[in-house]
Amino acid sequence: MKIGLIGTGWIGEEHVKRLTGTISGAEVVAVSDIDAERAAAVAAIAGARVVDGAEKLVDDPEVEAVVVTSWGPAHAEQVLACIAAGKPVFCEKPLTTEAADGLRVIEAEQAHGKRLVQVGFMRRYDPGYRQMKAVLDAGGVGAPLMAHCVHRNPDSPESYHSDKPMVDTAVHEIDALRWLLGEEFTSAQVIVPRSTANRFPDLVDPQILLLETASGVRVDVEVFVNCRYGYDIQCEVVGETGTVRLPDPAAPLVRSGGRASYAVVQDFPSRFADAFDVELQAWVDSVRAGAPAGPSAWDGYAATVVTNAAVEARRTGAVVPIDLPERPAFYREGAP
Ligand SMILES: NC(=O)c1ccc[n+]([C@@H]2O[C@H](COP(=O)([O-])OP(=O)(O)OC[C@H]3O[C@@H](n4cnc5c(N)ncnc54)[C@H](O)[C@@H]3O)[C@@H](O)[C@H]2O)c1
Ligand SMILES: O[C@H]1[C@H](O)[C@@H](O)[C@H](O)[C@@H](O)[C@H]1O
Repeated sequence: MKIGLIGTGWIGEEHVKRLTGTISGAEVVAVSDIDAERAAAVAAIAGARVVDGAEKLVDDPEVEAVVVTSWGPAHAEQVLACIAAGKPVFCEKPLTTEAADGLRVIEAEQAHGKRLVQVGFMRRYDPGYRQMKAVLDAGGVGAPLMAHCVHRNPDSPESYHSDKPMVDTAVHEIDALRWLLGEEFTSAQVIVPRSTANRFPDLVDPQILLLETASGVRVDVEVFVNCRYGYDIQCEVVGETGTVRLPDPAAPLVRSGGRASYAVVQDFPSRFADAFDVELQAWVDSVRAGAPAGPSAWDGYAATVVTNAAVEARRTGAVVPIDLPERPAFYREGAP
C-alpha cells in the first residue's frame, strides 16, 4: 500500500520510520509539511518524494492511502480532502480539535457510503489495556462503578496552553474509557488544584477531569504535564466485586545500595512503542482487506465532544452536560 504522510513533525517522523522499517505491506512514497526542511529530512528516511501542499499529496495519483500527523487544528480539512478523494486515511488523535468539525467528518464519510477514516487512539492496541478490557468484558470485577486515571508527562513546551490538557492529552483517557466501559459520557467537570511552579505561564497544570457516564459510572482523570519524574499512565476500574488496574510496563527490579527500584518510562514513544506498531499494522492490513476496522471517525467525534465540554467546564467552573447525538447506524458494529 503506497502511503502519503502529511505533517513530518515528532510523531510523523516516528510513523515514517515505523512504516518503513517495521510494518509490512506498506511503503511511504510521499510526504508533505508546511516546513519544507522537515519534510525533506523525513522524506529521506523512506526514500519518499516531497509534495508541496497537503491537497496535492492527497490527490497524488501514486498515493493510495494517507496518514495525517499534522497539528490537531489542521486535521479536519486534511481528512475531509481524503474523504472527497475516496482515499483511506489514518489520522492521529485528536480527529479534530472542534466538535463541529468532527461532525462534518462523520457526515462526509457517511455520504461517501463506506468507512475510510481511522483515528490514532493507540491505547486500544496496548497489551495492558487489552488485558483490562478482557477482564471487564468477562465480568471479572462485576459492574463497573468508578475509574481512576492518571496521565502524567515529564514536561510540556511553551505552545502547550491550558485547553491542551483536555483536547490533546485527556482525549486518550476519554477514548480508552468509552471503549473499556462500552458507553458514552454525559457530563464533564474540571477541578483545578494549585498549579505547579514548573510550567510556562499560559498553562494551568495540573487539571482534574471528572466525568459521568450514561449509567452513572464516575471517572476521574488527573492530567499533570510537568510532573518532571517521567511519563506515567495509570488506570484502575473499580467494579462491584473487584478492581482491575493497568499494568506498569515490565522493568527489571534492581536491588543495590540499600534500595530496591525500577526505572520509570520517560516518554510516550517508549511507553506505547508496541501499541503503535500493532495499531499501524492492523490499519494497513484492514485497509488492504477493504476498509479500516480500528477506532472510527465516530470515536474521534465522540471524544472531541467530551474534550470541548471539558474545556468549557474548566473555563466556567460548571458541570457541563455532554450533548452527543445518537450513534448513527453506519458506525455500529458490523456496519460498512
Ligand atoms: N498517539 C499519540 O500518543 C500521539 C503522540 C504524539 C502526537 N500525537 C498527535 O500527532 C499530531 C502531531 O503531533 P507532534 O507531536 O508530532 O507535533 P509536531 O509539532 O512535532 O509536528 C506537527 C507537524 O505538522 C506540521 N504541520 C502543521 N500544520 C500543517 C499543515 N496544515 N499541513 C502540513 N503540515 C502541517 C508542522 O510543521 C509539524 O512539522 C497531533 O495531533 C498530536 O496530538 C499523537
Ligand atoms: O500529543 C501527545 C501525546 O498524545 C501523548 O501520548 C500525550 O501523553 C501528550 O500529553 C500529548 O501532548
